[in-house]
Amino acid sequence: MIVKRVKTGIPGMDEILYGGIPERNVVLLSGGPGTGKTIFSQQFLWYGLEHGEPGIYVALEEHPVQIRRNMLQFGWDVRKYEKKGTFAIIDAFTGGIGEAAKREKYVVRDPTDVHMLVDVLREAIRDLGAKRAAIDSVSTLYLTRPAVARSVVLQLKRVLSGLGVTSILVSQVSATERGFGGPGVEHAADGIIRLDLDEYDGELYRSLIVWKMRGTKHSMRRHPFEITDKGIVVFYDKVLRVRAGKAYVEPLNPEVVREMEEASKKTEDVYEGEV
Ligand SMILES: Nc1ncnc2c1ncn2[C@@H]1O[C@H](COP(=O)(O)OP(=O)(O)OP(=O)(O)O)[C@@H](O)[C@H]1O
Repeated sequence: MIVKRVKTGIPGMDEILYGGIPERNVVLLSGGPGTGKTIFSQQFLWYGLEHGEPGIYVALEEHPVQIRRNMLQFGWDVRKYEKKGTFAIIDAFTGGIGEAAKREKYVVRDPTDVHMLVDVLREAIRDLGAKRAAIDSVSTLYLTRPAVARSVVLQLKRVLSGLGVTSILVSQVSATERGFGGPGVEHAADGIIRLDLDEYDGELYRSLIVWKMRGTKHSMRRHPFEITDKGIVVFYDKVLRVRAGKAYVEPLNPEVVREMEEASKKTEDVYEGEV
C-alpha cells in the first residue's frame, strides 16, 4: 500500500522522513525554549499554502497580529492567503479582548475550554477545506491540568485526523527535560519530532531527531539544523555526535543519504503530479 504523504517543505526534513509526514498524522513537535518549534510549524503551513493546501494556525501563546508580523520576517506573507480564504489563524490567545482581536474571524473566547476550541477548529477546517494545521502550543491547554493531557490530545486528534488534516502539535518541554510532553500525549501522537538546542564547549548547537513516525521509515539519527532568514534548513546528510563533552558534525554514510534522497524524490513526483 502506498502511504500518501504531506511534504513538510522544510529543506532536508522530507529526506529524513523518507518523503514526508504520512497524511492525517498528528505529530508532536517537542522541544525546549527557543528551539525553533514555532518557526518549524509556520514553515510547514507556508509550504502548504504555496502549493495549494489550505492551512490553519491555532494561536495559544501569541497575538495573531504578532504571528503575522513574525511570519513576514521570513518572507511568509499570509495575508494574501487569508483574503483568499485558504489560511486562517484561530485566536485562542486574546479571548476576543482588544481592538485588533475584534477583527479576527475565528476566536476562542475561553481558551481553557477545549470543547469550544475543538468546535471553532472544526468549523475553520470545514470552511477552508484545510489540509494542514498547527497548534502552538498544545501544552498551554493542559499546563495546569496534566491529568487531562491525553484526553485533550485525543479530542484534537479525532477532529484533525478525522477531517483529513495532517497536523503539528507544538509541545513545550523544559530545556533539560528528556521527555516530549508526558506519557499520555507521547503515545497518543502518531509522530514525535524533537528539536534541541544544547551547549557544548561554550557553543550552542541546534539539532533534531525523529523519535517516531507511524506509517513510514525515518532517519534514526540526530541531524544538525540551522535557522536562517528563510526559515529552517536541516542537514539530512550530516549527524551530530557528542564525544567527551564536545560536539562533532560529521557526514552521514553516502549510501544512506542516497536512499533518503531517492525516497524523498519519489514523493515529490507524486506530489507534483497531483497538484
Ligand atoms: N531570522 C532569524 N535568523 C536566525 N535565527 C532566528 C531568526 N529568527 C529567529 N531565530 C531564532 O529562532 C528562535 C526562536 O524560534 P521559535 O520561536 O520557533 O522557538 P520556539 O521553540 O517556538 O520557542 P518557545 O517555546 O520559547 O516559544 C530565536 O531564539 C532565534 O534563536
